[in-house]
Amino acid sequence: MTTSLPSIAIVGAGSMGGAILQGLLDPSVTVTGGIRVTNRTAAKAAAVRSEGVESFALENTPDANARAVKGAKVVMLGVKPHMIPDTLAELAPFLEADAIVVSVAAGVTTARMEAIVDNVVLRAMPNTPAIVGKAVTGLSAGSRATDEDLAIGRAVFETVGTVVETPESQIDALSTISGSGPAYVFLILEEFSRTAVDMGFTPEQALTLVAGTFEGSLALLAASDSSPEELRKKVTSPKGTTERAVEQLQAADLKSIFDKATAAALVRAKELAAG
Ligand SMILES: NC(=O)C1=CN([C@@H]2O[C@H](COP(=O)(O)OP(=O)(O)OC[C@H]3O[C@@H](n4cnc5c(N)ncnc54)[C@H](O)[C@@H]3O)[C@@H](O)[C@H]2O)C=CC1
Ligand SMILES: O=C(O)[C@@H]1CCC=N1
Repeated sequence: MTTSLPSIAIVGAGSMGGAILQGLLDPSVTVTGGIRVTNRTAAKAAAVRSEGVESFALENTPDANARAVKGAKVVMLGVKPHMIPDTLAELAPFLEADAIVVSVAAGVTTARMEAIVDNVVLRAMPNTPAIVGKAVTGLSAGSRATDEDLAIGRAVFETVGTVVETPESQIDALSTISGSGPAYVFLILEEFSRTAVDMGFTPEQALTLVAGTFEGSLALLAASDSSPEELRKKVTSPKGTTERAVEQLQAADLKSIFDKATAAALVRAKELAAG
């Protein structure tokens, strides 16, 4: 499948903006009018510079952001949440009237951004598997966005994976699941590997056992018609060894741990929204 996108600027091409940039550079994607990205330092600008990407650093080019957004139809904001209002205010005089502003910042609402610029605003919440084209991205429309605007936003994030459109009232919740989710997964991999090391495996063997088991289990889920619960039961032989382990895990009430973790992330999103 090929994707055609209009000119794009990424203001703040760090971990997340840089990951989306990788998607835009896929051979299946054509960006008409070019890609321009900005960063604070020359080192970061150099790290994301490649054929087809104009990469500016604020430390060398103080008007980098203004130059990047000129002529851009999509302006992605990849700076930290607390920087969104000031960055957007700085960009406002230079944005094309028909530019779609897409923020990936946690917490910051479209209403807050619409108060600063007259443009269409979208909010997106991708996750770091974007780097390997396997992101899950939540996408919400601001009050001015048309279906066509949303479709452009969707096409941008589909270059790095799957897009789930959601009302903005749900995007902070989505962030606590899939935005932050890779961190939960990696934490589980870390702790589970430590257990394997304590049982006598080398760290390399432990990671092979643990990561391989996650990868294989997810592939099995994707290939089967069964639910995670059904697949779990197929491993759990009655009166077998797994049954004993699962009893321990269930006693730890994993659901309540995930409830608490996501609730804490949601509180933080509201704090970020308040500025
Ligand atoms: N890291 C993640 O897993 C996710 C992050 N996000 C959001 O992405 C945003 C960025 O987070 P990261 O990529 O992790 O941070 P980061 O620190 O890697 O990237 C931020 C980039 O902004 C650049 N920058 C700073 N000030 C600037 C300015 N005035 N103009 C232009 N560029 C400037 C920096 O050079 C840096 O490369 C945040 O708002 C965060 O909420 C969203 C989803 C997931
Ligand atoms: O931790 C954060 O604030 C960002 C949003 C979701 C993942 N990283």
